[in-house]
Parts: sequence; C-alpha cells; structure tokens
Amino acid sequence: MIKNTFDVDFEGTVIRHDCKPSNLPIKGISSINNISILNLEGSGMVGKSGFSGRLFSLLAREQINVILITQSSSEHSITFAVQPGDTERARHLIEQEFELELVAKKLEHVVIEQNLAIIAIVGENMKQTPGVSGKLFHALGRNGINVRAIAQGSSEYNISVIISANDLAKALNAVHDGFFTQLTKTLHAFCLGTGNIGQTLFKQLNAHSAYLQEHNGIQVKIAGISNTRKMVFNSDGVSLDNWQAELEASMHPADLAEFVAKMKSMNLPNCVFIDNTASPKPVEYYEEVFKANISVITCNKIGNSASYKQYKTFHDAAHSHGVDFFYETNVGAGLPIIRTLKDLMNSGDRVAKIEAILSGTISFIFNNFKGDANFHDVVKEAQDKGYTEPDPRDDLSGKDFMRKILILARDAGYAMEEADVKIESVLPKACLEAQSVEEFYAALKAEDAFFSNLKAKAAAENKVLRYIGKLDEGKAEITLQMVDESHPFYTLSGSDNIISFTTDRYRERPLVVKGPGAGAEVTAAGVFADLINVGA
Ligand SMILES: NC(=O)C1=CN([C@@H]2O[C@H](COP(=O)(O)OP(=O)(O)OC[C@H]3O[C@@H](n4cnc5c(N)ncnc54)[C@H](OP(=O)(O)O)[C@@H]3O)[C@@H](O)[C@H]2O)C=CC1
Ligand SMILES: N[C@@H](CC=O)C(=O)O
Repeated sequence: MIKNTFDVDFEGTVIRHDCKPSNLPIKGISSINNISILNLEGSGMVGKSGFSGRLFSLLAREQINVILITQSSSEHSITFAVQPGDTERARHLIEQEFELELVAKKLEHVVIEQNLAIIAIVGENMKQTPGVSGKLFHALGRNGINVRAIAQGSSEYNISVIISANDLAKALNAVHDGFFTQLTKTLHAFCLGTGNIGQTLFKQLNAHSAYLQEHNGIQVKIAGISNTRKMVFNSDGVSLDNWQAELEASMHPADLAEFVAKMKSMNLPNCVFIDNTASPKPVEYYEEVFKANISVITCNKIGNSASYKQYKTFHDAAHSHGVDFFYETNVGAGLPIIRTLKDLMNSGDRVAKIEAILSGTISFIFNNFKGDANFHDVVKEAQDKGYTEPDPRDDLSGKDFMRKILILARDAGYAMEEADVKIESVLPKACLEAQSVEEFYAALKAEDAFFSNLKAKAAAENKVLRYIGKLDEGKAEITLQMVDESHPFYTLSGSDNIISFTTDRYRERPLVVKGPGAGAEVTAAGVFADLINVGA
C-alpha cells in the first residue's frame, strides 16, 4: 500500500498482481530528477561492431551505473545517462580507453551535460498503441520543454526522455494532463487588468469552477494578477473569493516586465497570459510570451489593430511555438465572430464582403436616442452600463470600430493598415477635438442641437440611425446611415452588433451573426470561452 504524503486521509494505492486491466494508455509517469549525460560522437563508431560493447563493459567493470542509453541509427553518436557524481570518472575512463580513436580524430571528445532529468511514461497498454509517443511529445513541446534525448525499448513498456531538470515539475504536470484527460486539466492563468472585464472574468470563473471541473475536467488557477498598481502571484492559484484583498496586500508594485519575467520563471504547465487592459503596454510583451510557449488571450484590440507587421508577427510567433492566440472578444464581445471567420478561412472559403454594426456603444446610443432623450445622457448611460471603452472617445470617434474592421479584414486575408479604413465620424468637430473625457462630455452637451437635428431628421423619414462598417474586396469604410425598415440592420436593440459575411459559399444569402456586442458579462464570457479552449 502506498499512502499519499500530501493527503494522509486518502485511502492510498494498493500494489497487487491481480488487478483489473486498465483502459488508460499508460499506467504511470516516473522521473529521476538529477542526472547527467555523456555524448560520444565520431565516425570511428560507424559500422564498428563491438564499439558499444567496449564502452559499456568498461563502465560496468568500473561500477558506473548507466541509467539510459540512446543511439541514432546513423551510429554516429551514443548518448547515455549516469549519476552526476559518476560523470568525470566516466569521461576519464572513456578518454583512456579510446585514446587512439581520439588522437586519430575518429572520435570527438566526450561532451557532458549536467542538470538534467528523466521523465518516463510506463504501462503495458502502450504496446502497439499508435499515438502514445505523439501525445507525450505534444505535451512537452506545447509547454516549451526541450527534449535532449529519447529512449524506448522494443518491448514498448516505457518511453523515457531527457529534459532540463528545471522543466521537470512542469513536464510531469503537462504529461499527466496529456494522458489522464478524464482527470482534471489545470490551466495557469496570468491576468492583466482588474477593471470592468477583468473582475467580471474572476467572478464568472469563481461561480463556475465546480461546473468546469465536473463537466470539462478543467481547473483554472489564477497564478498571477496585475493592474497598474500592484501585482500578486500564487502558483496554487489566487483565491477568487478574496483576490482584491490579496492584491491589495501584495508587496509587489506593478511592473509589467517583472510580471512577465516572474510568469516565465514560475515555469508552470498550461500557462496562459490574459490581457484584459486597454493599454498598449502589455502588447509589447506578446511576442516574448509566445516565445516562452505561453498562450495569449486578449480582449485588448490594440495588439491586432496596430501595424500589420505586428499582427503578422504575433500570429507567426504563436504558430511557430505551438501555442494559442485567442482574441474572440476583439470583435463583437462574446459573439462568435472571429471563430466563424477563422472556420470559413481555414476551410478554404473566401470573404468577398463584410457588412456590420460593430460598435455596441453606438448601437446602444442610437437605439436609445429617441423621444426626449439627449445625446450626452445616452452616451453617459452607455458608459455606466460598461459598454464603452475606458475612454468613450475611442467609441464615438469611430476608432474602436475601425480597429474591429481592420482585425476582421486581416483575419480575412487582407494585409490592411489603419489608414486604409475610411471613417465618417458621428461627431461634430468640437467633440472630436476634446482633450479630455470631461471636455468631451461638455462638448457633447454643447452640441446638443447637432444631435437633436440628426434624431429629428431620421424620425421624420421613418428611419433609424446606424453606424455601419463595410469591407468590400479589400476596401473598408465606416459610415453613418439612416436606414428604413427594409434594411436588415433596422431591427436592432440594446447594444446589439450584427455582421453579415458574403463569401464564395455564402453568396446568395450571407452568413449572419447577431447579438449583444458590448458589456462586461458577455465580454468576460468570451474571454472565459477562449480560456477553456486553450490547448483543446
Ligand atoms: N466593455 C466591453 O464591452 C468590451 C471591452 N473590451 C476590451 O476590454 C478591455 C478592458 O476594458 P475594461 O475592463 O472596460 O477597462 P477598465 O478601464 O475597466 O480596466 C482596465 C484595467 O487594466 C488595467 N491596466 C491598464 N494598464 C495596465 C498595465 N500596463 N498593466 C497592468 N494593468 C493595466 C487597469 O488597472 P487599474 O485598475 O490600476 O487602473 C484596469 O484594471 C479593453 O481593451 C476593451 O477594449 C472588449 C470587448 C468588449
Ligand atoms: N466599446 C466597445 C466594446 C466592445 O468591443 C463597443 O462599444 O463596441
């Protein structure tokens, strides 16, 4: 019987000879956490029968235990692992034994690598089961764990790999998650931003943690949180009941570079960096994060809507490091717009035209700017409801909409820049020129007559105001329109977004997605969905 030292009340594991067969592909994962390897290379061993016999007899004679051996089929090198205390003696013995080959340059000098570990998967079900090694290497590769050497006997009961000792804990967790999928998979999330979206995400994760474990076998641990003031880390997960207090009590002042460095040094498996800010600063770290084999989820549109070069760099970096870059909430909050577009593109469709309303704020404003309502108050209400950007000028100036159209255009395969999107503003000049949010609200008040005229004109023509974006064969524009009831975008309410994709396959009748396109609940829900899809 083996008891659990971390949980003394746990019933333990009985080791017996007559146990029932298991359906799992492997029985267990084992590790040796401190080994060294010696590597011998050279043409002198190619096709030379007796070479390995000489080498290993020598080591056996001198009582040096060899833990693992691997030799490539080219026979040009042999690598073997020993206890760190045996390395120098083994090197000395080998260089004595093969002195002539070394002098004749038929062998290179022995190369020693220290600070390594072995992780092995074992089990009789591995035998003749294709995909077991694929799963092992996928789990390691996805987590950025470099494999130094591999050994598998033809009995197929064991696959051993040599990795850096620093990666051992991460490797054990990643391989465990990879094989025992019916058990809980743990995601370690590092979250920037504790505002409207950030805190709603924590609330949703907290409320659904039991559901996630039971139905999806996923456990989310918030391993790091930062806003502009403080940051906090906990590899066991910051308490979602008490994260505000833990963050407040933290002694770490916020520092983005340190946040990213700490996230990397914690070296946790299934790591995700979540950007719930509206700041350009976190974006500067995305590439570094991908290069550390960490996935990125972002509702911050700045990363994907700055230069095309940057957009491309992020996508290429995520791809080449085998991690996810999810940003569903960049367009339409939690609506499945990016995913739909990606599915169309990945299956070879071509987007000819996109027509859309993608500002939840402006949608809300036009849907509520009726009767006696004044423009200023409706904008304020949109902000109070959490629909606007932290700075509402971003919405009203059309900038937020421009970012969304640009992201869609790029995802649809057009290498466009911000300057390629023509924007007709809904605002008069004085509002556009406001130097602060306070000045902006004051300008909205002062321009009340402008907005009232707009409202009256639309009402007189039995029309509604709509801010509509169009991408047509690589040309993009956003215009203010008055549409009548025959228009498909006439019947919207609340903060609704609507998007219609005309593609080669959806040519006669476009594919349409519609629903609330702003607000903390739906946006956090979109980030949440991105999170549980990481590594799926
Ligand atoms: N509202 C919506 O419906 C939608 C919003 N989004 C996007 O969600 C993002 C967040 O919006 P929202 O939550 O409303 O914004 P808030 O202003 O409410 O919150 C922003 C948070 O980011 C933090 N922050 C800012 N800069 C940094 C930094 N350099 N390092 C760490 N933390 C930082 C702020 O810290 P502090 O608290 O210290 O100020 C704050 O906690 C935006 O990018 C927005 O475009 C996307 C889709 C829909
Ligand atoms: N401020 C944005 C929020 C979603 O991206 C909007 O109003 O659409």
